[in-house]
Amino acid sequence: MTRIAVVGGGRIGEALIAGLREAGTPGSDIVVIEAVQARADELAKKYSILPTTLDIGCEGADVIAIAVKPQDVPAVTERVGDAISDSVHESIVVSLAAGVSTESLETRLSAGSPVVRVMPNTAMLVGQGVSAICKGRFARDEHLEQVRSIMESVGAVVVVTEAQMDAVTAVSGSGPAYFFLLAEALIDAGVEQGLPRDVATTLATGTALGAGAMLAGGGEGPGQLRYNVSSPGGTTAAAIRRLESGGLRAAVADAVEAAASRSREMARAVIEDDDEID
Ligand SMILES: NC(=O)C1=CN([C@@H]2O[C@H](COP(=O)(O)OP(=O)(O)OC[C@H]3O[C@@H](n4cnc5c(N)ncnc54)[C@H](O)[C@@H]3O)[C@@H](O)[C@H]2O)C=CC1
Ligand SMILES: O=C(O)[C@@H]1CCC=N1
Repeated sequence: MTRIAVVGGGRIGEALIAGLREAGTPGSDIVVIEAVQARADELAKKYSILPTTLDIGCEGADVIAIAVKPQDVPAVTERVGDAISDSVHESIVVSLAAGVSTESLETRLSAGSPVVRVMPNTAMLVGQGVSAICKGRFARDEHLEQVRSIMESVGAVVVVTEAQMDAVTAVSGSGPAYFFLLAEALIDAGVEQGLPRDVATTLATGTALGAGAMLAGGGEGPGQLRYNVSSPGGTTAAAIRRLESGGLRAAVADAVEAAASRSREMARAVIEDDDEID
């Protein structure tokens, strides 16, 4: 039994809670600490979990998962640090925030506190998330493994170095939004071609699901899978040529670069705030 306290019941906090509940974690093992009372009540009812205060929620928690906005993480971490500083029970402090380093968390906790950084994505909600995890200076392998096992219950997990976290955030943290944008565009294009919107939505959604399953099947890579759809002189080749001449690859590379760069910028903003406090 692992007791998990989720601090911040927004979109990612809810995705984690929903995924854990779906995977069979008992509601009695999860507490939520959420600043907006109505939201806390909503989550409590929906997932049969207990809403509580930070001090009470952190008491005896094996894992404290911080899922507030990056700019709120420093203040929340300090409060978590105060709440667990005298505890004999060891808690792993996990941050799910973009652009907040393990070092910045560690400086706000008692010396030697184990910290693990996670970059999840919202597909945790349906148990299909993908998370990258890395440990801080004081976390041991067993801490990383404990967090890995929690995150594996809501999707796939890879272990990365902290230096890779900005790229991870840009690829899989933000990634679902890129696919949703493509789905929107495909649906709109289908409607433009005369399909009713509900039919275009069913087709685009089913296509995304099928393509995802084929990719995840692992037999053939994305290039080969695409060649398999592209009959010589056929419709797919005509469409792909337009996507390539429209700059799809370059746009994706630019987008991922912009997201990674924004993640680094957010990390610098936290460091500058730290310098101001010092
Ligand atoms: N939304 C996403 O797809 C992803 C988000 N993340 C990270 O997850 C974190 C949360 O993002 P979202 O869920 O999208 O934001 P959100 O704004 O939906 O949720 C944040 C929640 O924290 C609550 N909150 C704020 N201060 C609090 C406090 N002191 N105590 C308790 N609750 C407090 C807010 O009321 C809100 O419900 C961010 O750091 C983000 O970088 C990471 C990967 C993906
Ligand atoms: O947009 C963001 O900043 C968060 C982090 C990754 C996905 N959403």
